[in-house]
Amino acid sequence: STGSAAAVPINAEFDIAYVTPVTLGTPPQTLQLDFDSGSSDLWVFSSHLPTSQIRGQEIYAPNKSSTAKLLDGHSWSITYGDGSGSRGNVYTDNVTVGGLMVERQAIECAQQVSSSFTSEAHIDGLVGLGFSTLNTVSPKSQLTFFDNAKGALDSPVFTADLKHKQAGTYDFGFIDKAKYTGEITYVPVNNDPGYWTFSSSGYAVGSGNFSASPISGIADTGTSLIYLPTAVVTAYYRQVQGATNSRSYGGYVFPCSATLPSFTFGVGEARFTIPPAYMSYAAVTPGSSTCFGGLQSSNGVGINIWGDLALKVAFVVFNGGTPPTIGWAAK
Ligand SMILES: O=C(CNCCc1c[nH]c2ccccc12)Nc1scc(-c2ccccc2)c1C(=O)NCc1ccccc1
Repeated sequence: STGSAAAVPINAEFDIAYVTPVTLGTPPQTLQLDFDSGSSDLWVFSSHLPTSQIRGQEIYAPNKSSTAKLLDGHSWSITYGDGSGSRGNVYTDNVTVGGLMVERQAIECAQQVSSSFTSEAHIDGLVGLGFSTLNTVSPKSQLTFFDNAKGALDSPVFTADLKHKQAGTYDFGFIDKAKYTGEITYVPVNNDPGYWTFSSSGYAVGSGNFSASPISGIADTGTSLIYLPTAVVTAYYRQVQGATNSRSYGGYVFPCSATLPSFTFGVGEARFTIPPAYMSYAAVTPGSSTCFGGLQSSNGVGINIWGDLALKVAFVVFNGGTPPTIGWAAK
């Protein structure tokens, strides 16, 4: 079997996150969920949430689904590095993504969500696509949608074709040759503790020479920006007039009128270049002439993160075979 579904950016201005329609239960309830290779819980806004925590999101009501079953005595609680989080109870039900159905998928129903999720009206929950070792359900951890689907897939892979300010796709079970050019460069994945961790072969700032130094980081569709070591980030912002590392804004900012260099990263012998226009994320506050950079330091993060900003300049194959690998191709 295979599946294919759209990945739609939730904001016209800049790509904060991408959502994909997912149908849950019988009769089908459709929610817009953020596919997240940087975590491993499938959780949704649900009928168990206080209405004060729902602001425009669609909810999943298990008691309206004839195929929903309570996973008795199980709960979940997740906190992301940015301090956001949610928690609740667990049901199993049918979950369908782009024609691919998984029966008895653990659906983690939120009973509480943090304010940042309440204020994100376009995100009805997340579909974790990290390794199931990161799943937070207790006392028995649950498998991700991809792990549950894997055995039935033509090939144990999913691919991400994210785009700038336009809809891309997530495909399951096949590699669509029409979505990339040239060869796919595959590199090993270290799935301990459960992220899609790979080694980038180096980087270049603008037209500068390529610095061939391995950078270990995670391929994370759930994080908007790129978080890299300070040496890389200072080399980049040294080329940006007026750039500063702002404590108040929590990262590198610069005048929105500044000329930005491109940023190139390597995967094996392959090179991927993020154009200057993508490297400015947003004005720090609406209408401000100070802009927040798409490249930030991983100092406070603890790991390097290749988020949507890096993923959207490539076609990326998440190969869940044995051993797992990750493939990057131009498009
Ligand atoms: O959690 C994920 C992927 N799911 C994100 C779901 C999500 C969390 N708010 C969301 C808001 C909207 C949509 C999805 C999400 N990735 C990782 S690995 C390490 C860190 C981390 C660890 C320590 C410090 C910082 C990061 C994160 C992290 O917190 N990223 C989100 C972020 C990172 C920086 C700034 C903001 C968010």
